[in-house]
Amino acid sequence: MITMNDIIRDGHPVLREVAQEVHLPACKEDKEILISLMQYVKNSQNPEIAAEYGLRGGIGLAAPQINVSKRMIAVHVTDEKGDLYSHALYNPKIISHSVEKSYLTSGEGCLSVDEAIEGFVPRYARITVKGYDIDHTEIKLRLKGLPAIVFQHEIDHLNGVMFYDHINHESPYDPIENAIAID
Ligand SMILES: Cc1nc(NNC(=O)[C@H](CC2CCCC2)CN(O)CO)c(F)c(N2CCN3CCOC[C@@H]3C2)n1
Ligand code: NI
Repeated sequence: MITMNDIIRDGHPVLREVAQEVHLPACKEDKEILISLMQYVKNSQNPEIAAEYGLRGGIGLAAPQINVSKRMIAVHVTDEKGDLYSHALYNPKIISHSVEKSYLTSGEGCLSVDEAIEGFVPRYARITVKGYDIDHTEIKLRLKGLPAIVFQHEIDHLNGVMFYDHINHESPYDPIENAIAID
């Protein structure tokens, strides 16, 4: 199982690489990596397991964060309506997005960044993501709210982008013009 020891931290060059497409059908090794990403996210949301293994809570995880520079992510998050979005995807891609932006009023963190970095992270308010699930079935997701934020954070990792790259450091808490604030 993945623990915090497997998660590389800011400054590791792999976090700044553009990850490679996964050739489908995926080999056994890539399939196991995709499964392990989802397992970490779910384990980290289980208080007993998280406490026992010292896991930082997560609602998403990207393969580069475990030093695998391949385009794989796992997301396991419940939105404000209580709908669960649980997807482990090969080669996820944002194929369209709103002009309108949104941001988490609490800012963002990252399992690969040990310190808190303050500030609003502007994201697209609505996105359409295309990717391939564990069975190589093409998945198309129309997302908004927290799920949309998480997928953008994870797909950024596949392109070597960290959440704090988006923060306006001159005025980190300036509400983002015409954006939707998500609590
Ligand atoms: C907002 C939040 N961020 C948590 N951590 N950070 C992460 O997930 C990073 C990715 C997220 C940071 C902002 C957007 C994406 C990991 N990232 O680095 C991967 O690239 C949480 F853990 C968390 N929740 C709320 C829901 N809760 C349900 C019960 O279990 C605990 C869980 C805690 N909400
Ligand atoms: Ni992250």
